[in-house]
Formats: sequence, C-alpha cells, structure tokens
Amino acid sequence: MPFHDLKALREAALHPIPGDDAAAAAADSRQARLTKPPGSLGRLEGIPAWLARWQSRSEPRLERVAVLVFAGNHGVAAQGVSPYPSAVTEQMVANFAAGGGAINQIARLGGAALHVVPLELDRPTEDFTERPAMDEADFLAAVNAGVAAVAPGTDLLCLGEMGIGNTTAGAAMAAALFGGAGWAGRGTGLDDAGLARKEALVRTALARHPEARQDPLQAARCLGGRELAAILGATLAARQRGIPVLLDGFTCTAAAAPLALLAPGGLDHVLIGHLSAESGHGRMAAALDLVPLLDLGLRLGEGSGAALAIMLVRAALECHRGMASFASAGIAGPAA
Ligand SMILES: Cc1cc2ncn([C@H]3O[C@H](COP(=O)(O)O)[C@@H](O)[C@H]3O)c2cc1C
Ligand SMILES: O=C(O)c1cccnc1
Repeated sequence: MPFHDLKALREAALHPIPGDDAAAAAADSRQARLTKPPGSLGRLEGIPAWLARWQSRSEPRLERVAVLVFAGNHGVAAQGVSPYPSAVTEQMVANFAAGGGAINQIARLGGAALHVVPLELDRPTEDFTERPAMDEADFLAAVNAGVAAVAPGTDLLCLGEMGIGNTTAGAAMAAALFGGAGWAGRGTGLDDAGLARKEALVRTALARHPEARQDPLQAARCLGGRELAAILGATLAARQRGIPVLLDGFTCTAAAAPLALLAPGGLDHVLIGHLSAESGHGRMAAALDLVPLLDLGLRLGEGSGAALAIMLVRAALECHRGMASFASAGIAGPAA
C-alpha cells in the first residue's frame, strides 16, 4: 500500500478511517461495572475504549506491541544546531543493534519488539535554510518506508526517531504548522548562544519556504527529515491497519502533526506517551488537543517516552480485563 504520489498521500490523510464506536462503547460499559468508584483510575479508564475503538475489538489485546525507531541525517546539522556530530546517528543505530540504547531496555521491559529503520544515513537531507529538505520523490520514499515498517496485526505501535539535528527540523515544522516563534529548544543540550542560532535558523527556513505555511505536507517535505516523514507514514498506515499509536516526544509529535491539520481527528488514534522537557512540546501537544500520559522530564527521543507508556497501557488493560464487577463480587454500589 505505498503512496505513488503526493496526491495519493494527501487523499489518504484527508480521509482518515473512522473508529469503531460500538467496540469503544462496549469497553466503556464494562469499565463502568468494575469494582471501583467511577473515574478513580483516572486517565487509565479511557485507555481500554481507545484501544477498542482503533483495534475495532470490544475486548482489545496487547499481544503484539512494537516499537519502530526511524533514523535519518540532516543537512541543517552542518549549521551547528546540535552539540553532537551527525556521525552519532549511525553510531547510535549500531548501538541499538547491539542492544545498548535506552530504548532497548525500555522496549524489552514493555514486552515490545524493537525495529530500527535507518533511512539513507549516508545521504543527509538538504539544509532547509537554503533548499527544501527533500524533493517529492525523496519525501515519498521516506513516507513509504514508514508505511512498509508497520506490520499488520500489531496491537499497539510506539514510534520514535534518531537523527542528530532533528529537534531543529521539529521546531521548523512546528513553526510552519502552528505559527508563532519560540519553537526551538535546547535539544541534546545547546547553550544560550546555540539556542539563539537555532531559533534564527528556524526563522530563515520559514521565510525560505512560504509553501510550508500553506500546506502541512509541504511543511513535512521542506522542513522535516526522512525519519520524520517515515513517522508520518507509519502513523497514517497504523490508522488504516487498525493499530493505535503511542508517539514519543517533541520531534515525533511534530512529525505526525500534519495529519491533525489535514483532517479533523486525523490523530485520534494517537496518544502522546510522555511530555518531553524540550520546551515546545507542551505547547504543541496543547495545539493538538492531546495530553501526554507521562511527565518525567525526559528529553531523549529514540521512542523512549512512547515505550515507557506501554506499561501504563498494559496496566489499564489488565485492570479492565481482570477486575471483578460490582455484581460478580457482590459489592454494594453508592448509597442512594
Ligand atoms: C548519544 C545520543 C543518543 C540519542 N538518542 C536520542 N537522541 C536524540 O537527540 C537528537 C536530537 O537532538 P539535537 O537536535 O540536539 O541533535 C536525536 O537523534 C534524538 O533522537 C540522542 C542524541 C545523542 C547525542
Ligand atoms: O522530545 C524529543 O523528541 C527530543 C528531545 C531532545 C532530544 N531529542 C529528542
């Protein structure tokens, strides 16, 4: 199901698959009968119906949980927007393959299969302060790599990224999609001078690509990166394949955001796993009307915050499945 051209991608994004209201209602009605005061499990209570709606199963399951980490390199990194060199992207991909990344440990704990997808690391995107990051063919190839990586039959998909310089791409996309200034954050640890340079480069990029402000897909092509485009493709493909999605932090959320701007509800099958410490993430989540599940001060990427939230999703479903009902346990409801 690859997208042959931008028009086909746009058509799919403009017409997101609706969720299964009946499956969600069945899950919610079970939730209401469980042995606890209504609402006492807080946000965990909404999760079974969310899974049910997007899996289209009144009894959702979490047998096949996957983490996909897409990796790409960025022309803009040559402008000194990250304290780390671009070589670290490939080195970290090797580290993931050897089991040495934070995401390896968290994914294993979450019972998730980790799949890392490097995207032409020896061919960085163009520096988007000068030219579009990708031409249409490059952009589509990256989107389609994301689509192809989503295995049908997955019950829950976590998305993440690895790419030195990609918080600058995320900031530029956020500025184009949501407007305003101040989207640049410190990323892996920029100092004040670096932060000011990053913010100025985002302004330059926006001025260079006026089409990015008119069209969310042009924002992704001109200002994003291959791993961000792949996240967009994977998020869209997951919806089409009945797979709910956990997004990671700032960069990952920026990558998927065009889907919400192209169609109302285009990210309804998505939860944000955690609120990143990257400064623009809370503002971006609010603009998307999404409240991240966790808030632990992480600013790593790699899908780490998405994968951490697997534990919460598992806890929510375990309670939903395993708890007794008031009737079955013979427990009195509230006094009338
Ligand atoms: C060793 C190392 C491991 C990482 N894992 C994720 N990132 C994170 O940092 C990068 C984005 O930050 P910036 O825009 O400042 O370059 C991305 O690769 C992201 O996934 C890492 C960064 C480093 C250095
Ligand atoms: O929130 C993120 O996505 C993030 C923050 C810092 C570094 N890399 C990624």
